[in-house]
Amino acid sequence: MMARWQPALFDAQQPGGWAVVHCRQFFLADNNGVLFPREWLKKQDLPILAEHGIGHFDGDPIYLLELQAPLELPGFAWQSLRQFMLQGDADTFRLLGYATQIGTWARQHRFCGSCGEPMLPMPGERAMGCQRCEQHHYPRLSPSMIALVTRGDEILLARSPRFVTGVYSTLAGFVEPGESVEQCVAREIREEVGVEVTNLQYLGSQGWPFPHSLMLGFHAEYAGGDIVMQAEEIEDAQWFDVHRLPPLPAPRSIARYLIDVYVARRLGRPEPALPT
Ligand SMILES: NC(=O)C1=CN([C@@H]2O[C@H](COP(=O)(O)OP(=O)(O)OC[C@H]3O[C@@H](n4cnc5c(N)ncnc54)[C@H](O)[C@@H]3O)[C@@H](O)[C@H]2O)C=CC1
Ligand SMILES: [Mg+2]
Ligand SMILES: [Zn+2]
Repeated sequence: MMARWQPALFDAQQPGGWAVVHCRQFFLADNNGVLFPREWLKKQDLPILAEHGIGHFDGDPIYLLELQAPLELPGFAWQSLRQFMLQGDADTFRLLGYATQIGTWARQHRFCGSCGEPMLPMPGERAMGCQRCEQHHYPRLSPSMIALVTRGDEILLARSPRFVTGVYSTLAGFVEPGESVEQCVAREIREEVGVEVTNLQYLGSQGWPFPHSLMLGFHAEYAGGDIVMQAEEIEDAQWFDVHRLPPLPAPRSIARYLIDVYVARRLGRPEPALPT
């Protein structure tokens, strides 16, 4: 079955179509959802910073209006992307995940970082270009590793102070310049919980629009060391028995997938599908 949401590049000079309105990971919404007739929106005197053609939903062209500030409009509310991740349908979340990344990039690339000149969208590709120094700036992606560390029937989960109360998750962190993803896995796990790992197995990836991560998911086996938590980043870390797990991350996250795959393997149950 063809996905309802298909990213595409088209010129924002064309009239018509539908639009989502974004500001700092929030979307304008009413009882019918987040898509509004674009020409109607453009009559509402919104503080528009940037406008991009971003793709098709059920075949209709979709544009993104990036706002300077989340203007209050009677009868409308601002809903967070996180809310759509937790409760929305998969196609809408994919559309909004893409829109938020393009919107954030568009907001942060209005001027050239080298010379300060205003930049313009490049024809034919998703890039902002500087006329003076001919630099092209593409949407930013941050490769990040995420790994489930296991020891027989036990799995190592941790809490960041940013998590919802009670929830424990797998360890994650951003790849640094010059390192491989495998080196990043070993370094992040060592930094966050003081543990050494071995036998890395790559399980899959996930684009994660909070704000622009590309998650690379691994299973890793425990090789040594006692848990020593990193101050500030890790509030608690424990070995949990697969039969007695704490509250876990959202079903749509690759963190949850990594846990569910291992638990399924240990308990001889069918493995879940990678969330897309
Ligand atoms: N989809 C999923 O299942 C999960 C996704 N994640 C994502 O993984 C990413 C990394 O996880 P964290 O534990 O927060 O990272 P982390 O362990 O590297 O620490 C976060 C710190 O890294 C620094 N930082 C922020 N952005 C950065 C960047 N682009 N490059 C390098 N350093 C940066 C900041 O100081 C920040 O406080 C986050 O985007 C998070 O949303 C995390 C857990 C689950
Ligand atoms: Mg981390
Ligand atoms: Zn420039």
